[in-house]
Amino acid sequence: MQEYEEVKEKMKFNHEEVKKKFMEGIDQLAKRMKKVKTKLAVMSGKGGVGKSTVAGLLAVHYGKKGYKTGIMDCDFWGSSIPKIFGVENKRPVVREDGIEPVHTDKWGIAVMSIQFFLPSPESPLAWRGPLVSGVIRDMLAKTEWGELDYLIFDLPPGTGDVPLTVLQEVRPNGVILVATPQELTATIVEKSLKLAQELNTAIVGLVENMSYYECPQCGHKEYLFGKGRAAEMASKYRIDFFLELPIDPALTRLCDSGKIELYEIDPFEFFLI
Ligand SMILES: Nc1ncnc2c1ncn2[C@@H]1O[C@H](COP(=O)(O)OP(=O)(O)OP(=O)(O)O)[C@@H](O)[C@H]1O
Repeated sequence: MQEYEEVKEKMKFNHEEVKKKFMEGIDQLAKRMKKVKTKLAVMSGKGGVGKSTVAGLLAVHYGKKGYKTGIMDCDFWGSSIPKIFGVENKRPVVREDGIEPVHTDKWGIAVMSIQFFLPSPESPLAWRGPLVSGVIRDMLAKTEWGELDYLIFDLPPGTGDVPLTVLQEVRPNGVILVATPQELTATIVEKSLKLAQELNTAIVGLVENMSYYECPQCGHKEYLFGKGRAAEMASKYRIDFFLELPIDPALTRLCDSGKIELYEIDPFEFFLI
């Protein structure tokens, strides 16, 4: 009986302790984020539209120009940032004052991902949204990015716990939406757009990925899936930067081989943030 009472006592949920830890985490996160000049979140309502590729290209755009750049992979279930940057076998250094992210070979972009803490890239992550949000918050509170000019957040698809946590707690300077020409995607992307608007986050760019294919011989642009609704959305919501990103097999190859940093085209050349 005494044993039972002891166990019961140990299992008592200490609300005050949990609340204190939570608030400490929020404070720490705010402190770290203060050292980052510009934070941009890449979002899409739909999965598989090329969100991580776009986030990667944006980080390369800044890294190549000499800005101190970081990329935070928040897409825990479909994590692909370490792979496309070829750093999946590196490991962050865990120190008492924080975790040092890994750096890419070519442009020295700082990368953080849950992937680094899993036994192997194939290990499944059977975690529910609220738990993942807690882990994201914790990782952001503990990652020592140092002074950064740009930090890019690759958010998971949808408008669930993780995008909400990042938009509310990190308060990015802007969101870049990624769509594809299909009508279904446009409708779902509009949901992300509305979520960002509700949270007073500026939409600073809209990318229609896999928009067309350009013939390497004659330069003809073939809109394989027809003209999508993204251009219309960009003008309806007065989004300053609209980009049609073509299907480029060279880009697929570089992403697959972990060499996105070697992509010679800079689709964000005219992005002015
Ligand atoms: N413009 C493009 N041209 C050629 N291949 C592309 C292009 N954009 C993306 N891809 C390829 O499409 C695949 C999916 O891209 P990516 O992983 O970026 O999508 P995602 O939206 O982040 O997916 P998820 O929702 O699963 O995280 C990758 O193999 C990538 O290399």
